[in-house]
Amino acid sequence: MNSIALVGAVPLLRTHSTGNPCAAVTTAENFAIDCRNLSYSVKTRQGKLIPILDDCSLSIPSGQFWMLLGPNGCGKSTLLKILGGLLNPSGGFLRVNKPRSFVFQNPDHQVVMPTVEADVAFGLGKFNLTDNEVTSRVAKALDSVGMYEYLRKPVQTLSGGQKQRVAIAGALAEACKVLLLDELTSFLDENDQVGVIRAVKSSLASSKGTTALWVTHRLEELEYADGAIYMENGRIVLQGNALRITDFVEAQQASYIKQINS
Ligand SMILES: Nc1ncnc2c1ncn2[C@@H]1O[C@H](COP(=O)(O)OP(=O)(O)OP(=O)(O)O)[C@@H](O)[C@H]1O
Repeated sequence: MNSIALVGAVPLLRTHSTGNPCAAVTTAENFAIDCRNLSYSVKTRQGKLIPILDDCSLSIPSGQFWMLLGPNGCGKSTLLKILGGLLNPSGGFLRVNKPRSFVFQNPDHQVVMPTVEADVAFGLGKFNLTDNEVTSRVAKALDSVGMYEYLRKPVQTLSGGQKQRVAIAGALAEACKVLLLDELTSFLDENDQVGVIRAVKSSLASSKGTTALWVTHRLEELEYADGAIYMENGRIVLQGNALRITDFVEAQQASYIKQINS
């Protein structure tokens, strides 16, 4: 049975590098995402436990844009799904601000209504809002991702990056506190890639403390991040300063290329 155990009070923790020279010390309550010693295993038909995540601890301050990187199969999507509540951890402590929203790699799985406006409004049905409130939330969310002028456009006329931005607007319209984004730019060209990253950044800037965690394979995207996490083999190897992680991954790639060439 899956269980989430509390592993004790989290002491005062120093913030990770944020690019903000004023950032000093952050209490555990200021973290939008805070987990300690998370593990996740799956059971084979023969009853054998296969560990996927092991002893993962991470803390992401509220209002920041963080990236999660690592080689194929290291556990990034599994960790993101646990943070999004789509999977239960096998053990460890987990706290994620709510509501939280998950945006998937393929926007065609998420952007399903005929027009942009209808799609962003789709998730608001559960909130018992007036028509005016829905209109205002949709407009604000689309504006924050730079898509307001597309309000009345049919979704099938949008590019991949524009659909991603509509999917993000849908999450923002629901006033999510944590946005979990899984490899959104994998199939996008460079223009759309930067457009989607900028849309996330500007939506965080215009929100009240929304936090985003962005899974990517693209090292060059780290320049937009307030902080980053690097995983290998189901474990978190490094977290904090995005520049430090860029250096670490570049050094690893250089050593790999050297090995191949030797
Ligand atoms: N339900 C499952 N049963 C068996 N193995 C699983 C299951 N879910 C994940 N895995 C394995 O766990 C590992 C981590 O998978 P995950 O999709 O989280 O990695 P990832 O870092 O997101 O990979 P990628 O970069 O390729 O998307 C992989 O080896 C995967 O095959």
